Amino acid sequence: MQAIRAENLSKSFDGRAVLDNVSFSVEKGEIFGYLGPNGAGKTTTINLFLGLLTPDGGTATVNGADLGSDDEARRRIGVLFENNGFSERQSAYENLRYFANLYGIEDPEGRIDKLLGMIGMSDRAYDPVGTFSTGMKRKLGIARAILHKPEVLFLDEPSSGLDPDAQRMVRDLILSLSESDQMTVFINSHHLDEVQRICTRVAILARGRIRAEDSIARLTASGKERTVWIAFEGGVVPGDALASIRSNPVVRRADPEDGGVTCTLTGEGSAADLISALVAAGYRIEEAKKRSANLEEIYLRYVHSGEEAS
Ligand SMILES: Nc1ncnc2c1ncn2[C@@H]1O[C@H](COP(=O)(O)OP(=O)(O)OP(=O)(O)O)[C@@H](O)[C@H]1O
Repeated sequence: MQAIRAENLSKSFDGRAVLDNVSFSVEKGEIFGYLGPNGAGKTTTINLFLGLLTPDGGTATVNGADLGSDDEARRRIGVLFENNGFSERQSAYENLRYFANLYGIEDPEGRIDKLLGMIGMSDRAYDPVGTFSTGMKRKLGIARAILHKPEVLFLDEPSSGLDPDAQRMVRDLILSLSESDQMTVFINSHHLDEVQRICTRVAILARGRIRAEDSIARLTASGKERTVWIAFEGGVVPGDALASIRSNPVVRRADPEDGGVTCTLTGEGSAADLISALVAAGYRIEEAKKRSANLEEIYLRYVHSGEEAS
């Protein structure tokens, strides 16, 4: 069953098209990553789903409903924006209590205690939010977003500004929500590493259009033809080999990795072309293996080349 669906969604600001016939869908229970460069229109898309903006064309529905006009459907979703809207003077508990009252939650004390325990903040329950770190506020923001047990959760940049420990905690929290409550999670993010770890599927938005929409496994496998790892004799990369690889026209990017060099190819030449050129230049190659691309390589390819996939 589809939990989230955009169909031919278009939106312009001041005559400038931000979204141009954007279509994608998210199945119930999926953790979906919505990727794109700064200003691509990711937050605009969330605002259209939430009914905070009106589309110029097309539809944006959640559980089949238009949240702009369906209050009941709106109660079944949760949202985390970068700015959480907490009162800094009030405690974590008081803030959550305020939102629990707003939602008319049964047994608010029990629910708040449970959530504070889940985010590891029971011991700070009565401290003012103004004394919390960015990571603590973010976790509290997620607690607020799931207070009323929503079916669908929208997270706008859940990890921005967080240190690696806090990022991990947020990631684990999202995974546990998806596993235990079958929550559908829609994540806007620039953290491709994080997206690769937790999302089942992604869409890549660039220049107003969806450039790719697929499972991460399929997208990265599709990059296999274009990524090759090359190791040199003795397991050491000769001093000038990296520069030589990078200057080869079939190579878009080359980085040292695992004692060799991982090369992403442009698509206008093959791994065999690159290896032949290196051998001709006198380098002694011990091993060469095709590799699945990582999400960052795939992302950069679609964002920069405008290639389509679905
Ligand atoms: N209310 C608005 N009025 C005018 N322009 C807007 C409005 N909201 C967004 N925009 C413009 O639409 C474009 C997309 O903005 P949006 O915030 O959706 O991008 P984003 O993909 O979320 O970017 P980022 O990754 O930087 O957060 C930007 O050029 C932005 O300036």
